Amino acid sequence: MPGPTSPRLPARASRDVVVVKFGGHAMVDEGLQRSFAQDVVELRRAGLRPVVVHGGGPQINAMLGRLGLESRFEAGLRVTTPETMAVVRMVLTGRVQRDLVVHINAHGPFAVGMTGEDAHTMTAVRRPAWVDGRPVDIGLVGDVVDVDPGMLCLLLEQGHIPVVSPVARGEDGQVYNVNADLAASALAVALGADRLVMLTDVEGLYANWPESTEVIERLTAEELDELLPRLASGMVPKMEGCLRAVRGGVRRAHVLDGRTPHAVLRGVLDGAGSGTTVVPDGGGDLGQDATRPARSTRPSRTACRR
Ligand SMILES: Nc1ncnc2c1ncn2[C@@H]1O[C@H](COP(=O)(O)OP(=O)(O)O)[C@@H](O)[C@H]1O
Ligand SMILES: CC(=O)N[C@@H](CCC(=O)OP(=O)(O)O)C(=O)O
Repeated sequence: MPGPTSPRLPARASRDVVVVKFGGHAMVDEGLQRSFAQDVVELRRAGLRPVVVHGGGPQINAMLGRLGLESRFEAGLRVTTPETMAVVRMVLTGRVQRDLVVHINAHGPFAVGMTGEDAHTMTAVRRPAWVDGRPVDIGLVGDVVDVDPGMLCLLLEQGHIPVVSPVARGEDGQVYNVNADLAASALAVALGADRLVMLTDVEGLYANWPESTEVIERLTAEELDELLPRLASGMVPKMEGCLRAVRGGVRRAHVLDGRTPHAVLRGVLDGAGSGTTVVPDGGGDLGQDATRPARSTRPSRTACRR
């Protein structure tokens, strides 16, 4: 089911890397942004290496509205004209990313903002989309086909926290708008991350949304693959990202309620996060949880050196 994404697989897994996607809906509240920043710094203190990928859908919608431009989505993805792309890039990298960097750096000189364009970190091709079995043109929406994790590794090796905007270069010279969930997933696979954590504005994946809000707590990749065609709106790229991640070697993908303060810490360090967890077929390696607080020394088995 996953599309053409085939980021280079890491030679070895970075079992201390955690990719955290902070959704635009979860970050509308200033207090939540602050508690998110605190959590990310706490993960670093605990010996983990967080990489933040941020969204910004509502913030882009607001700016498009102010400029009198249309916001339209097909299959959960923004229809992106060249005019829209200029606004997407400006809002994501010029505002949302900057705000997060400031919040994280209130705790120390940790965060470095970048986009997928920098150092060819993410290369994308135009993503085809279908609605009701028919192809639709969604414009400059990209699907990540290659990740060069070199710059992320350099930053992680220096103890930094990369904050990545989901904008990618195309080999055709275009700049592509990548859904942030799919960008986070591609980076998690390329880095050989232990976990992918998606923070959103619901408690997790609801079994029968919008009729009920009963959360599906755990899904195998196979179960999710089967469910995916029946999902709607924002959950389509989110759950597709989770599926690609666990199929690409990430041990766990979590969808957590980002409206709850300190959702990241509770989910990753305490293991008390509720939400939805996607595991590889067969349940994955349950024996070792590498995202428990760090031992002082670790065997060198990472894609990025320590
Ligand atoms: N099965 C489902 N379970 C939960 N939420 C769903 C489901 N299907 C669609 N949604 C919608 O998906 C939204 C989350 O996706 P999205 O708006 O893209 O958030 P984010 O900005 O965090 O990426 C929810 O607010 C909800 O309206
Ligand atoms: C192609 C596409 O849809 N890109 C998204 C990128 C931002 C994003 O994904 O933000 P959230 O995580 O807040 O939804 C957009 O333009 O809204």
